[in-house]
Amino acid sequence: MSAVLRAQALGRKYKQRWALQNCDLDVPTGRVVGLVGPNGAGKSTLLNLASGMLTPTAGTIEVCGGGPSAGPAQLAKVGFVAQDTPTYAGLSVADHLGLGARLNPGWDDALARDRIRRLGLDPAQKAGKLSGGQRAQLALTLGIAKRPELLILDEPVAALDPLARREFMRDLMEAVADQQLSVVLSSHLVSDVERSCDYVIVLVDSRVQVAGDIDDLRATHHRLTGPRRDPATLPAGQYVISASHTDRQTTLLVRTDTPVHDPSWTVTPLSLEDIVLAYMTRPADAVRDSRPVLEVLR
Ligand SMILES: Nc1ncnc2c1ncn2[C@@H]1O[C@H](COP(=O)(O)OP(=O)(O)OP(=O)(O)O)[C@@H](O)[C@H]1O
Repeated sequence: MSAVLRAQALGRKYKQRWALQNCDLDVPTGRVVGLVGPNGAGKSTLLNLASGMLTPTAGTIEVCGGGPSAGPAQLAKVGFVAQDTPTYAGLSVADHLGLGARLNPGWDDALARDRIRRLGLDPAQKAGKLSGGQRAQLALTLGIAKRPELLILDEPVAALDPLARREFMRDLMEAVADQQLSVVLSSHLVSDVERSCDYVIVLVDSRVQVAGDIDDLRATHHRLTGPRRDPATLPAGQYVISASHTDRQTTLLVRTDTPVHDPSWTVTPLSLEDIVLAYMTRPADAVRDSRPVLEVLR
């Protein structure tokens, strides 16, 4: 797999506390990747390290083949839409485009102006007077018009209403289709990830719990329901992600590459949300011990 982002034993400490520790991660090139995980998992820290906004305390990170802050040529390869889509409140929309043009060697001014016109934004309007949705769209415009190889977005739609969120995601998908970008997008909205991304990474406590093509994840994870049974008696190749029992019944969420033929199980498909939640709620020792063996790749 060619990786647009690769982290090895990556860590970042604030004073005595690790925000991200011992993180190993590969993000495939040319995909739209959803990064999901609970609050405090280290997603923003990871994305800030990838964009060069933070420097590592330990380990290494490589983005588009170089160190994230290796110089202007490297910075030009990565677009970053940070959490809360920050803009300069006192600068107008047109000022932002002017700044983008000055700072980015690959700046596509026609694309930027066309997007602003299509969005109905007034170029003279100060960014501080835009709505949250408009500000997010301005930040996305700046990220796209720099024509990066990798666009990183940290919870870009968190503050938007459902309609603005849908418009933002639709615009992002259009840009992806036009420019053949690699994208990494962190979000708590698994439904948005399911609709917009083709690959997902679940990060818990700095560790990748599962990473893979969304269609493959759906094809290889199942809910098994049947008479009460010890999960340890499952055949080799069926990995239990979560288990629950009543007096008489057992419900398992399993990953397996082969069909389940045991007639005592009722096998039902899972949504991406079911799969993500199962990995997010695994016991702490399972999270710590997880290895890349959980990676699902075709
Ligand atoms: N500037 C900071 N100073 C101190 N600790 C921080 C700082 N930024 C993040 N942390 C801590 O690092 C850990 C990881 O935070 P991070 O923001 O990367 O998680 P996250 O997965 O993005 O969370 P969320 O989904 O809530 O945005 C948390 O425990 C957080 O409190």
